[in-house]
Amino acid sequence: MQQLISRLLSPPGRRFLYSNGREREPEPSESDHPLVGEQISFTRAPSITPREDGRCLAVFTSGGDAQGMNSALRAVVRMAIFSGVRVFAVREGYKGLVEGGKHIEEFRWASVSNILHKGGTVVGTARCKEFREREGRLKAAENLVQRGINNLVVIGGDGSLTGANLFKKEWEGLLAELEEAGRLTRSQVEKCKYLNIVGLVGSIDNDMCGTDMTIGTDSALHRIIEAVDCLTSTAASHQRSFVLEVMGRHCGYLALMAGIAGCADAVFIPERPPNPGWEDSMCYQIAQCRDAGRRHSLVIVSEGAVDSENRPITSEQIRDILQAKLGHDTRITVLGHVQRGGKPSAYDRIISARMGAAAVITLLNAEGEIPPKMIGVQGNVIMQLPLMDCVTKTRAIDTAMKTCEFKQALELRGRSFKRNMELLRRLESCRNPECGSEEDILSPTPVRRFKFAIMNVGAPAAGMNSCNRACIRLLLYKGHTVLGVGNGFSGLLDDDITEMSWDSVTNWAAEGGSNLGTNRIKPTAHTLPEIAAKFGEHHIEGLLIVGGFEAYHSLIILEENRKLYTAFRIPLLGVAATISNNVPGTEYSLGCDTALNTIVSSCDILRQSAQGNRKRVFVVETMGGYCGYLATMAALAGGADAAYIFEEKFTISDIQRDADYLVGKFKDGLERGLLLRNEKCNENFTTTFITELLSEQGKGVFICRDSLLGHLQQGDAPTPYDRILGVQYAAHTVDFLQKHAQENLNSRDKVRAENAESACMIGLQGTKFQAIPLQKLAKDTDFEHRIPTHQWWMSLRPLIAIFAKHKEHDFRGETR
Ligand SMILES: Nc1ncnc2c1ncn2[C@@H]1O[C@H](COP(=O)(O)OP(=O)(O)OP(=O)(O)O)[C@@H](O)[C@H]1O
Ligand SMILES: O=P(O)(O)OC[C@H]1O[C@](O)(CO)[C@@H](O)[C@@H]1O
Ligand SMILES: [Mg+2]
Repeated sequence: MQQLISRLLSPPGRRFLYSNGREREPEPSESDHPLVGEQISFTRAPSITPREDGRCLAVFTSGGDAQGMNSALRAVVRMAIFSGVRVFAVREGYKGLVEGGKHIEEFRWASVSNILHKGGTVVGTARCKEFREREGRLKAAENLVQRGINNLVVIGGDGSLTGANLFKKEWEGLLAELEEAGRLTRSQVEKCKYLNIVGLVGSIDNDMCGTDMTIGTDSALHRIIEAVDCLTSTAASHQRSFVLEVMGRHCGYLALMAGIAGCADAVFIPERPPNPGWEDSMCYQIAQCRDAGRRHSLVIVSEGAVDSENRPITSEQIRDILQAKLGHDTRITVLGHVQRGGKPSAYDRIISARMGAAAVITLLNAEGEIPPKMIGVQGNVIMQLPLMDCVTKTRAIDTAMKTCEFKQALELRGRSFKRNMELLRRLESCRNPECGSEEDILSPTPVRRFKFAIMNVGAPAAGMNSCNRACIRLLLYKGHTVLGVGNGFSGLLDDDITEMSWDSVTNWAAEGGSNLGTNRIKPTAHTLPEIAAKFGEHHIEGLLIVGGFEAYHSLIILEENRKLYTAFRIPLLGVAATISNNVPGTEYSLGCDTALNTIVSSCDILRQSAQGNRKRVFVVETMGGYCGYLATMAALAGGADAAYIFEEKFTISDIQRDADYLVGKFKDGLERGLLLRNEKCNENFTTTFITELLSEQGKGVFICRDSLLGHLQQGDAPTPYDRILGVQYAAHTVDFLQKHAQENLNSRDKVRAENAESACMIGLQGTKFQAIPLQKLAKDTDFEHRIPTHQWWMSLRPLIAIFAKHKEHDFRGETR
């Protein structure tokens, strides 16, 4: 046990670990929030001693509910039990703490079974007046100490975390008072003489400083974008305008991101009050889009939106303006609590699980009393931060907004918020060039105009269209010509080439797959001369390929042949778009979030089918080629018992052991099992083989069935994340293509790019988008298996086993 925990938990300290345990220097903080934090990693690192000192902890949810709270609760409970710590769940938030009794219940492993996929919080939440009073907190302290609890995990918003902080501050005084009144004994007080607290931010608003995302935000965005898609079709049918009001309290994050993902014509958020006269500019912008052929208009307004004098901007006001000034038939949709409902998205389940585990790690690592901590996520990294610094900074934003210091408020929201706002502004200002004046089009970047080509290569992936669309429009806006190449390299050779116009990509963002057309064909020695000739014939001065591993590999081939063909001496750029997430240079490729959500929804359906005492184990085969990303993440988000992947060796005895363990679990009352198997994890241990083996081993105990999700995994409409990522990639792509075309103009005004920096993939690493030279990426690529040699998500794998209650010997973890 000790060895295993050591492997999983790293101690506090500014340690930055790669997933293989290699230590690296902390990078100069690109963190959005300059709050000093410590990384919590689940990698091999020297660490804590498992606690067998009678330490108990309690966990509860408080404030407004948020999707993903159940996943956090499950993670806290299971990580605690796994680590030998008793864990209590408090029902109804602070109300339960104050009332005690049956509200505080010791939880077992099974207490959090079958909750991962549920919205809201199964232990209830409340806003509790009594806890705001000292008397209430006195009762709460009494209830905790009587049960020997002095470690708290609070899952809630800023209010809940502030309350927890105050509780901690008062703890000593409260205990002294309780002892004096004879309500607690000396030894009880002695055992719980300090209170350690860790907060997880559960709120759809994403309004807390210190973390890039709060639990529930991604799911709320799913609800909003589902609504946008629904409104779009009815609005376009009637040529109507819609005002969509979204939640977020005083934070504009939901409206901002929904605006980018949902291609809104205008967005109003609290942090960016529009300039006086905004009514006319909004109408102008909307009218231009209508003139360009758009059949509907969409304005997204945050519930907290204000004008420059801090007066609310309401949905009704916007509707009336659109009706009066433009004569539009305009309707309002207020989404309200729908946004807080429904199933948690895959991202919310995973992030909550990681945060929940990190909260327990933080409490177990504590030697004595520690200052209150908050667990946040920055980029892909789980961080432990000083709780009150985060709360104080968050409160400072409210103050700044109250006093109309909007610039300051925006500054405090952090870099990524600001970057997304700049992106929105860029999209908003990018009007249809056919409508805008010449000056409008060219003023932002006075570069020579170029002719760029864009194509998709590889299998279709959600988000490709969003990226293609944004890229085409941003390039057109800058005055460039864009050639859309249909069906990849074969289309190029067949002259399937169209000059793209503004309205040729209308409504693309909401569509999955590739509207340009895509296939896996790469350039070969045979086709290279023809490809070069086509580049020359069409005067292509820069190429963007949006696609999977084949896209990456094709670009490498083109770059390698720059020596032979001048036509390839142009900026060559790739954007990773594949459900497999196996392209080097980026942590997330377009499409993998949509695929993951599709797989996880399928797992939820299978779970339901196994319900009702049907005693089923499902073996679900996922795509991904040799890359185990989808299987691993789906196992985490779907609550699977194991995930077989290529990157982590496994043998027949591992499968055998999983079978035995499942038999044991079913005998203990489990009703269903779930195993994920990546399609190429092992050529002999096929899905059928594993299913049959389990069927044999489980005879009389459970029935085993396989489920091959196949191409369903390519998903339907892209998730908000894939749409947004597509636009973010596009913005960086446009900058790259322009820059490298311009920089590599020779004296005869010809683009002649020959340096390694002009042939790149754009990748997302942490919170940063970077163009990484293909030559550099090639060194870290396993070309045989078409995967990067380092994959960040591998370090999350032990969590699957922990949450699935494997015994210690069941942990594999030997990587290839
Ligand atoms: N200053 C405080 N002192 C003591 N308790 C507090 C304080 N602020 C909040 N709480 C407790 O936390 C509960 C939840 O707080 P609040 O209603 O502000 O929601 P929240 O946690 O900020 O979540 P959200 O804003 O996302 O709904 C309150 O009802 C109260 O019991
Ligand atoms: O659920 P209630 O109490 O109506 O609160 C609604 C508020 O809670 C949130 O949903 C979460 O903080 C806000 O977006 C919204 O303003
Ligand atoms: Mg709050």
